Amino acid sequence: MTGTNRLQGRMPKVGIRPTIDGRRNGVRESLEDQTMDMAKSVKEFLETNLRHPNGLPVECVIADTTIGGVAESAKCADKFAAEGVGVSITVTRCWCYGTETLDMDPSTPKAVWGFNGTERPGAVYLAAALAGYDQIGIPAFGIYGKDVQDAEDTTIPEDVKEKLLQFTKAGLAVANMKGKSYLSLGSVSMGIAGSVVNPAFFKDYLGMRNEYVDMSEFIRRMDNKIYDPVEYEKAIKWVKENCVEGEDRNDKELIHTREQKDQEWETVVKMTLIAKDLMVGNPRLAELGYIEESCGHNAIAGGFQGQRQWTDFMPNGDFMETILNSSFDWNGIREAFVFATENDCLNAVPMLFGHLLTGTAQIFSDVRTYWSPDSVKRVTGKELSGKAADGIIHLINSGSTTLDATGQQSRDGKPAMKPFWEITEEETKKCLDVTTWGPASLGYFRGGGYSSTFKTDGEMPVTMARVNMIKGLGPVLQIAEGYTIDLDKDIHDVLNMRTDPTWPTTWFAPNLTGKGAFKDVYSVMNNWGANHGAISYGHIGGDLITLASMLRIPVAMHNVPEERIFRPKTWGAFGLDDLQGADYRACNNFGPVYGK
Ligand SMILES: C[C@H](O)[C@@H](O)[C@@H](O)C(=O)CO
Ligand SMILES: [Mn+2]
Repeated sequence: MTGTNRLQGRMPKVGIRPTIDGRRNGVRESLEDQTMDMAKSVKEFLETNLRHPNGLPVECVIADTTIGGVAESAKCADKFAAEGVGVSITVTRCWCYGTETLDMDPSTPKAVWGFNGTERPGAVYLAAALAGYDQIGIPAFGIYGKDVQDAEDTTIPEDVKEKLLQFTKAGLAVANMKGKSYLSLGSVSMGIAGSVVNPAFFKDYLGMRNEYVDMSEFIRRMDNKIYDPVEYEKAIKWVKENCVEGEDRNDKELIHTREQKDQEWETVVKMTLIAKDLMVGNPRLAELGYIEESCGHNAIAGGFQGQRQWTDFMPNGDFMETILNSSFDWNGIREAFVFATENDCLNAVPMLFGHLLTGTAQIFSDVRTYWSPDSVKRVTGKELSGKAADGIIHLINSGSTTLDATGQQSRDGKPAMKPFWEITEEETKKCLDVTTWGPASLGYFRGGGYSSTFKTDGEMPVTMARVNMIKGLGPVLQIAEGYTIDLDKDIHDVLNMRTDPTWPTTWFAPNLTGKGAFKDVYSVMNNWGANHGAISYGHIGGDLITLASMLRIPVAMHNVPEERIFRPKTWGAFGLDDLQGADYRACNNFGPVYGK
């Protein structure tokens, strides 16, 4: 399955710059082919291994010539600008003239791969180039293979491949979010600080803009029928066939009539269509005479306030949020949207990071309860075991949990959440089959609505992340890698019944390191900086750290093993014995990429 770009703007490319020793009449000529071949092998490697989250292939462009000096550097910069290069990788297998061959564009993430050989000193150039970047304040990533390669060897060693991928994935995430919008549908939900949008953060750190639309726009579009009626009919039919209504747990005297409930289904489906149109536009609206509305807000991420002004009289946003965050709907399998409950934009941002890094759908949850082994024993009489033995964290929220989180997709025979192009129709069917749609608790949601009711199955490797804004410091990122937990049904049922059992539930056990915030599960919960977490499939903490360093967002807590930490070389100049302190100092020194 191939993808499409539903947002404005072309996809950023990766620019590859083969640099060379500029001395003609012997030295340069002897190196031309090998150096260009190195660039070609990087292009081939990245193009075969990476896709944009919208499914389109990642394209690499190589400078027209090898770069031996300033004139060729400038020509390459022109080519990259014309081609829309968003990430730059300089490769070399020999000595070249440091500052004369640097890529000077401060806004694109950059790396230098210096060949580890001894006939020609690629590593000497690597060190010289990085020292040059240090002096002008452009952080760059250094890639240097562990083992010596022979002069004629054109292969990319495994350790270099890993670094190329980690750097390029994060670099493309930076480039892909640049110029896009975060769309707030509504404003601040129930005083949640994360839904207070800080436009300076979005602009300075992410290069993004903020768009705001009042929730009354949903009413206008519903009343005036500003949505595609053909898609609506298709959607409501699909919902009737695929979304099974769950048990109504409300008090008898409160329960909505069948007529009201049917009306709520119609409303939540319309809300989904409208939110999608608001985010990315819809050419069908122009055909219907709504040209302005057809444009959308170019939103790569969005959020819905919901509580309380909307939910006090209208169906809640849960159905809309879940469907948007899933990798499929009535139109089939497609890229998941990034859409936050309670308009918590500081949770939408780590969801966006996870989505851009992996191409997968993201989970949005309240980080609700730490269940110690003793508490579980007390209320259920049972012992937690396996990965849950040290305690678990209950992730649960009405709303934004993607249906992909049911754990019904698989990779190598194990439960997984995959990029949409790997998902089969059969897997989407399974995700829907294990989900019911419970009528909302009317005490909280007076206007009704439906929450996706499921329990995340399977022990899936996942990473929970969160951005917090600290006055005087700025944004910080928290990361916890761990596993989803398949709790025994008898334990799950007891714990889940203590909350709202109509909400999607994920049991999470973070990986412990025995130190700091990862001393035990309690400390992870106790150190989490806000009420929400964004959960991505896979252990992607290393990629998140690389991305955060590109954006100059310090990482306040993480449990990522040191060998997966890859930051610009210059971070080491801020202290090699205390990596976390160095990260704060470096981020503060360089400041946000798009200016303060
Ligand atoms: C229904 C409640 O208002 C919940 O939505 C609330 O606990 C939250 O999710 C807060 O983040
Ligand atoms: Mn919440």
